Amino acid sequence: CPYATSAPSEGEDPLRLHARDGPEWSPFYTNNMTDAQWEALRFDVYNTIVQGGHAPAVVQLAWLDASSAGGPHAELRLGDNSTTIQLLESIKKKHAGITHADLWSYAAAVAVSNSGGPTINWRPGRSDALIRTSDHVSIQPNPTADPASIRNAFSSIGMDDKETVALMGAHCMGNAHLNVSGYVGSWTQTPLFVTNQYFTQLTKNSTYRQETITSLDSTTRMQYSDNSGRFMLPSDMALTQDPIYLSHVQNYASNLTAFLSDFNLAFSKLLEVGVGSGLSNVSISTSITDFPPADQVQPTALDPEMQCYPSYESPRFCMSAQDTGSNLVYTIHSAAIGWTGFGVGSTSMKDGDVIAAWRNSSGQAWTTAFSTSQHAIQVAKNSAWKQVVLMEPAPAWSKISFSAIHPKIVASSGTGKTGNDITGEYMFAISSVVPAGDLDRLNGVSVLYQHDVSGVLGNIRPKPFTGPRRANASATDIASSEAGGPAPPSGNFARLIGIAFGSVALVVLVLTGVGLMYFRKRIVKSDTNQPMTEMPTFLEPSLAGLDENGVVRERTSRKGRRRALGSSVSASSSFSDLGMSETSSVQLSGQTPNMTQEFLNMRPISSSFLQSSAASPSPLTLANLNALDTETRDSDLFRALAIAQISASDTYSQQTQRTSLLVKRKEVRISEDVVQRSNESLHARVFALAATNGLDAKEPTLWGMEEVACWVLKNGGNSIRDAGVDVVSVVQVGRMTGPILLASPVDDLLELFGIFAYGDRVLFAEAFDKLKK
Ligand code: HEM
Repeated sequence: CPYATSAPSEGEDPLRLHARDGPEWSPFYTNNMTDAQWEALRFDVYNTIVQGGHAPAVVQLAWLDASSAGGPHAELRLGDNSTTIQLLESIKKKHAGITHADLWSYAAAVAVSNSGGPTINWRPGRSDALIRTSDHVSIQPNPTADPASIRNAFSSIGMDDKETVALMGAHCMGNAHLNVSGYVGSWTQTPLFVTNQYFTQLTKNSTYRQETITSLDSTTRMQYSDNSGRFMLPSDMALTQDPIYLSHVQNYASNLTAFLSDFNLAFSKLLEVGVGSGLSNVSISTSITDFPPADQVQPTALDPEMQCYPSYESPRFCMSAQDTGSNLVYTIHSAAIGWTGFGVGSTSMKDGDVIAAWRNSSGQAWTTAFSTSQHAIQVAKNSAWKQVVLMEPAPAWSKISFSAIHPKIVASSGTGKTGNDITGEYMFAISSVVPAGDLDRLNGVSVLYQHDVSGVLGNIRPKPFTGPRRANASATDIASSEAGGPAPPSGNFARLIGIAFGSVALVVLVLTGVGLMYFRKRIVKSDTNQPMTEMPTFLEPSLAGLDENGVVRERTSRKGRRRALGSSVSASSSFSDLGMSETSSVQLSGQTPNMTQEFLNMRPISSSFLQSSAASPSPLTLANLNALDTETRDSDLFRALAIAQISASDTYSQQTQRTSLLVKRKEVRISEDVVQRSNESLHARVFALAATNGLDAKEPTLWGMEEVACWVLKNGGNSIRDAGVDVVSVVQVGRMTGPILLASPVDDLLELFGIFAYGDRVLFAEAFDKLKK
């Protein structure tokens, strides 16, 4: 390798040198990735795989890959297109520097490490199989295997009895599916977590009975099931039929720490079967412990009305409440890892409705309404809390994140604050320890007491929910929120290309970012019980904060602007305002079959939506929208729309780079024709202005941002508008490239582009820094 800076070590593949030392990307081995790149990858895996509930599937895939002859080389991707593989491929697209084989293995390690499991020792260096051969078959024994066959199989990949039992403990995660293996059920009650429940269940093997399962192809299988719906394969039960296996099972059942530690050793060994000698010596972190500190957390990016409690910085806790008329909707984010609970009521938490809710690191939430004599009583049984799995993935810093709906009720008796009276104090408690036990109702109560932090939140009044919320914000509301509002961000932009220009551009940046946030939240916060009265608009919010002359409406403070922007967004938010007919929207499947499908595969989606967007292109009309059930309408539909929009308007590479980000946050981009039309008129205006100002008659539509900036400076205006260019033109013509970008504070850009996931922020900041240099 011409790039090699040192000789290959003995037996080392020279191709690896290219990945290590070459200036260009190498497809053969995982490249020398920077810490920031690893961090970004880790967060992407976390967000997509762990938060998406795919950890078990990824762990199983890594097992099947590593236990096939030749070791982990991701050969299953050749010819197999499971959802899990597709998800990993979508991550791979964003992180070209890693091989498929390393990614699969790393994703499994990250999944385990961030689902309550041990931190897995992991290092890169696996190469990708280029062809799939028939001997690439896992040594996984038959599910009916006896102890001897299991021993035989595992020893063929170098695993001793202890390692075998530890590895089998992976069945604490996941499910068997009728349509996959013909078995059905989950081994434990928390299938998204690494626990030792698999072993505690095995020690209760006498409580299991044999059950015959008829699979989809009408063949039958025997499995073991217990009374609470947990199951075991015959090969799992075999671990209790061999004295050596059984001793390890018993040890792990009573000693979680021993299991976690042995699982790390066995699993990291598994991930290196057959490839160990060629691996890098650099060990890469798999655990997400480096959540950004509280001061980097931008709660306003989640919801401007969310109140955060900095005195509880670690873990931080933010909450907002909305009154929809018939329901109270609470949304909570916290950086806690384990669980969080909150209650509503008086300071002593008496006679209040209480919800304990817990969002695990795998994207699932449990909520538990309960009653205790001491802390919270009188659960309104007939008007139960409804848990809402958060529609948008939680922001990266937020390990726990959920919305919960409480139907409004009239307080029947007692002293508590219930029903419509819930405007008082909110108790919360957080534990950074993931509860080990079952998370059913009763046990949920018991863990509530084991908390790290607890306290009383101030008086959070549920804000009225009025559809596009801020449209109706009263003047007093705005004034009071401004009083304590955060200071506008500072920037060095002004220093670089002129104070006046800078300040206006900053306004644009902030407004655009805020607009995006608003826009996103508006969709996210749609009242799930109300019929939708308008189509989602694809209006770029930066345009909407301006009046017909391109003047920013209110600028008293950042928050004030945000609200002003909100009003104008809603004022111009219908399709007809944009000159588009209601039916001229998106042809979902026609344009983006793969991406839409990939997306749809990622989340359960209602059959009505699937039908409405089935194979043939069907325009999404207002009528279609309203025909959808609320859950779909408010979640996946929008993301699907976003995908379709992105696909329609972006180039392929933009698409792949941006899809995950945009889709995650359901940002719906302005549709192509709107951009086109506004560009045309703006360009014409700029061109005319250029001509009257004696500027070189280069077609302004071809101007880079630099030229716009030079022109503004040359014309000596005190602000862009003085120079005759409105801010819309600047944004539209320049699309925020060139010097404006470089001169802008990175935080503003992150906000502008709506980059909130921590990993993405780090990666962006690094790239930006490089670009500047
Ligand atoms: C005797 C050895 C093993 C047998 C017979 C076996 C068999 C199975 C079967 C039949 C399923 C259900 C598949 C489905 O219907 O979707 C399954 C799932 C799973 N297996 Fe194993 N397995 C074995 C060992 C392992 C090992 C060593 C690991 C990891 C280290 C593992 C990880 C998993 C996981 C995580 C799932 C759940 C997948 C999901 O939820 O989609 N298995 N296994």
